[in-house]
Amino acid sequence: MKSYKMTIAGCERELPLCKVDDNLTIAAFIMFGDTEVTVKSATELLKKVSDFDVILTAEAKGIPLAYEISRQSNKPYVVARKSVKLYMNDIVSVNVKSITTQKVQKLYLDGAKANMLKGKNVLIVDDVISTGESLEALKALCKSAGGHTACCASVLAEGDAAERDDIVFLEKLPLFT
Ligand SMILES: O=P(O)(O)OC[C@H]1O[C@H](OP(=O)(O)OP(=O)(O)O)[C@H](O)[C@@H]1O
Ligand SMILES: Nc1ncnc2[nH]cnc12
Repeated sequence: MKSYKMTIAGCERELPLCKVDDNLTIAAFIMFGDTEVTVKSATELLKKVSDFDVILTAEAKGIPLAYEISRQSNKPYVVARKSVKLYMNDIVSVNVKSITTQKVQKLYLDGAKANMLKGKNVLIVDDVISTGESLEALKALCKSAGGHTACCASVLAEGDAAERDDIVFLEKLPLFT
């Protein structure tokens, strides 16, 4: 399998190339199981982000990063879910479609979790920002919950996202056409 070699938070990694459609291939960045990259990325991102009270991410691949940023900063984190669980009440929701997702999905926050964002400065984190759709959904969710987006951060900024100046990230990741 072809791959793309890069350094992430000081760690050399080979990202497998993965076809999205006939015109687009991505280098898949899967941080699950990579504790070294997760811990070092959290440390590096914390040096770059502005002040915040609480961390917000989306299920699934953003979760280890949010956990580790929470552990290192001693601030709480909230996970927006992609399905409703029976233990969730007073749900806040928004639509989302990412570069890797075939159909439109939803993000859901339980009312108690939404309350953790209310009136707070929120750091939104994800492993990758590409089209920015997932980030927009998280921002909308944060707003619906009464939070203020203080800063948006990701380990990698893919494609056009690498030119954005409203996000904090560690490395650029190209798209392959
Ligand atoms: O900027 P975008 O185009 O929205 O792409 C970025 C999003 O895509 C990935 O999640 P994915 O939708 O693959 O879901 P997963 O984390 O559940 O695997 C990634 O973790 C980001 O959340
Ligand atoms: N390169 C990538 N790897 C994994 N998930 C992604 N979501 C968007 N771009 C991605």
